[in-house]
Amino acid sequence: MGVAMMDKKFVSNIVENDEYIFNIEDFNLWYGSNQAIYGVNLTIPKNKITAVIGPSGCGKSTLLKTLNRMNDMIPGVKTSGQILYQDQDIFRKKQMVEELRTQVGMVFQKPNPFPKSIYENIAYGPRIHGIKKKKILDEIVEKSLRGAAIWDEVKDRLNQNAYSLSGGQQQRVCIARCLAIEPNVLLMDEPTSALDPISTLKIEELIKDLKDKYTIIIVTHNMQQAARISDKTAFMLNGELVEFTDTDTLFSNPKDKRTEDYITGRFG
Ligand SMILES: Nc1ncnc2c1ncn2[C@@H]1O[C@H](COP(=O)(O)OP(=O)(O)OP(=O)(O)O)[C@@H](O)[C@H]1O
Repeated sequence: MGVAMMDKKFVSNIVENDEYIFNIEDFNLWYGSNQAIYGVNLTIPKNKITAVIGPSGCGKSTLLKTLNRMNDMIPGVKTSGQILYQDQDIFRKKQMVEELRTQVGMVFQKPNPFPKSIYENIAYGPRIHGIKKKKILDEIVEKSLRGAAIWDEVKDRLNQNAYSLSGGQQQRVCIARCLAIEPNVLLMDEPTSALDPISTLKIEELIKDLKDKYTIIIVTHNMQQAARISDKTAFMLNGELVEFTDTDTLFSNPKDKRTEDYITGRFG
């Protein structure tokens, strides 16, 4: 079902005049008997940065991880509703999860490079996808590291273990690792929360540069970060999506009292 056919009740969270990549329709998720997501309707615009904010435990990470099916595989997890990725149901049986994960990459809170060389971290994914020629792998490694704005810092030490890098550098290597398999979407779960302010700024600059080529969805505790880098912001509370709109509007003129209370620091 495309946007045009969607029920009117979804309209407030539909991104007008933008191309979209995900449509989330009346989505609910339970961990066992505990419901974590309630009736979320949201469209994620293509080639934009969408931030998801909200207090601890409101379901931000759950929603994010659902988008490349990292949650519904957990025993006891149940979902209802629909999530369309490029108009295809991500839960449809024949949809291979691996295929979805190739197109929708994920960067985690703590940098998690493999205990391998910097080169191998990047070449690993393409190799799994059948690329064997050294020349092509070399090109992918360079392009991905350049894309993640870390090439100049590591080009002379590609054979060193990725653990020898700083946290901020490791995170950029993890972003490069995602880029190497040429995804369309990057999901980022608090990608800077383990980093110092300078590394954080570098990653923020990088994220802004990446949106020309990728759709980025970032979960962040940091409202200033959402305001600095995102085009759209979604505010969640107790598993519900309270408000979703242009970032400037959400922070300057929120419609919902709960959003206003949160962004002015009254709770959370
Ligand atoms: N694997 C899991 N098993 C059971 N319950 C879970 C699991 N992961 C999350 N939850 C529960 O789901 C709810 C939402 O958690 P989630 O991690 O999505 O929130 P969050 O907004 O990302 O929080 P934070 O900002 O603290 O990371 C919480 O009540 C949490 O306890």
